[in-house]
Amino acid sequence: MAYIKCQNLSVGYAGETLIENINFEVHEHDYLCIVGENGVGKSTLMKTLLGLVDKKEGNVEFGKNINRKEVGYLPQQTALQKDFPATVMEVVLSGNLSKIALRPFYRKKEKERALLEMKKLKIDSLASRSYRELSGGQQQRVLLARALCATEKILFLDEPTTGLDPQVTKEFYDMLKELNKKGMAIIMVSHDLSVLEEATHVLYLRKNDYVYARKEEFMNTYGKEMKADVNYRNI
Ligand SMILES: Nc1ncnc2c1ncn2[C@@H]1O[C@H](COP(=O)(O)OP(=O)(O)OP(=O)(O)O)[C@@H](O)[C@H]1O
Repeated sequence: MAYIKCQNLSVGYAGETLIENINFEVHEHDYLCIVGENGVGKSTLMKTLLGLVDKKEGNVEFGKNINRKEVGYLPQQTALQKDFPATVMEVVLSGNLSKIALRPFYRKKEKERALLEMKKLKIDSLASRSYRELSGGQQQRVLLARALCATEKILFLDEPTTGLDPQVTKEFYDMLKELNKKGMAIIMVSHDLSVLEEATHVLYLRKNDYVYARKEEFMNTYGKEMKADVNYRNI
């Protein structure tokens, strides 16, 4: 059973439809990369899947095997978020917010989960450090640990390696690969074509058009075209 099934989905904002009639599914173990030129609507699609932006038409269906709250999300970072005045532990713990609803405190098991995710990503020694004093790579690990507190099944990431150097980017992708091997479904918006190495599926958004295919099939048919796209020429 699919974790997420999109049927004839159209996304956009008031007065503007960005993408029309998309159909695709995401299953356990899938690693879906969403690519396409700047402004085509990649982030908007991701936010629509997450219910943060209203869909225009069609359906986004979550399978019975997944709760809408069991979703980890690592959004595109803004300059303001990079300067967030909180400790690493506080940022990671906030990944539990969708579960605790109106309860104004975290339970022991949520604190244990936060520590476990930090240990897995080797950032537990940073727990009491100020988030805004960390390097870009450390901040992304913290945000990944935060997202992992929310889910064991599906992770959404929006351009998670922007601004990171190649080595840190590789380490970040390796962490995602490990999670994906264990079954975590990954949906990632990216401008970095190297990420396609690990992808199982590609959703290539173009103006008034899209392609959704298994990675191998996609690369055989559309790989050259995408590499010729002005946005990807320098990668
Ligand atoms: N809240 C909003 N209200 C209205 N229009 C918006 C809103 N957010 C984004 N847009 C517009 O929707 C279009 C698609 O934006 P989106 O961020 O989804 O594109 P993207 O493909 O993720 O781009 P990039 O690769 O540059 O991150 C853009 O023209 C953008 O200006």
